[in-house]
Amino acid sequence: MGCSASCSGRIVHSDDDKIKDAKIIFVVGGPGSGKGTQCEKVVAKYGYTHLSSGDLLRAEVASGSERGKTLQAIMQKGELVPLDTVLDMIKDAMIAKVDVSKGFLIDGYPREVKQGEEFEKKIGAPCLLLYIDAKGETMVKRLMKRGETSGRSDDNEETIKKRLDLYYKATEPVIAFYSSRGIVRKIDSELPVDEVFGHVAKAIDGLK
Ligand SMILES: Nc1ccn([C@H]2C[C@H](O)[C@@H](COP(=O)(O)OP(=O)(O)OP(=O)(O)O)O2)c(=O)n1
Ligand SMILES: Nc1nc2c(ncn2[C@@H]2O[C@H](COP(=O)(O)OP(=O)(O)O)[C@@H](O)[C@H]2O)c(=O)[nH]1
Ligand SMILES: [Mg+2]
Repeated sequence: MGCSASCSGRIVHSDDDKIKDAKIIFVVGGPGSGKGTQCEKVVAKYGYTHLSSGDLLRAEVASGSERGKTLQAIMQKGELVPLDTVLDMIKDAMIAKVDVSKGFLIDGYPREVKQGEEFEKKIGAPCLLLYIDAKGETMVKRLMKRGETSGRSDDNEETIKKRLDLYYKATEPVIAFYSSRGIVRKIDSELPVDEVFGHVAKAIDGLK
């Protein structure tokens, strides 16, 4: 849908147009790489809206809905939920915030190249992909620690291993896909949190 003139003669932009024109940053990295930690700091400094696809799914599970029950079973196994489900949730959340948002951090998405392609068809193109990179053993260590307090049913050794395998198989190709467009900034997430953030901030400051 394009713009349409309202009765006052003002141009009215549809929700689709507004989110298409928003600043969109994808935050991609393995489970436990530190995506959520860095996104929180970006929100504090830049006022972007943080949308974690995993958090949106967990909110649906917490609601106790039938759909939530299906999602819970998939996430418990460390698998990916159907593409349309996540995409619709992200789109609704973006529309709800677009009028007050300086930009969007889409955390934990895309998980596979197809998710990225569909996002661009239904929503718009990212201007930056932050690739939060940590070693496999680091991610496992962080998640086992997080599991002591997170209450997340997927923060256990068996599911962590499956999430990591799926990350290497399905998500890493996403990085190659966007690298060819020149929008990927690789961030070394083995450093202390504040140093990692220094590099994240530099990448964001580089945006026009
Ligand atoms: N686009 C997405 C995002 C998430 N999920 C599912 C699979 C994940 O295992 C689960 C939890 O997502 P998170 O992003 O919260 O999980 P991660 O552990 O991979 O990321 P993190 O721990 O880094 O927040 O939700 C999915 O299928 N598709
Ligand atoms: N040492 C260290 N720990 C981190 C860093 N970033 C995140 N963590 C910890 O690693 C765990 C996973 O981080 P989180 O942000 O949830 O990662 P996500 O799974 O990628 O969203 C958390 O317990 C964090 O406290 C970092 O840069 N250094
Ligand atoms: Mg997270």
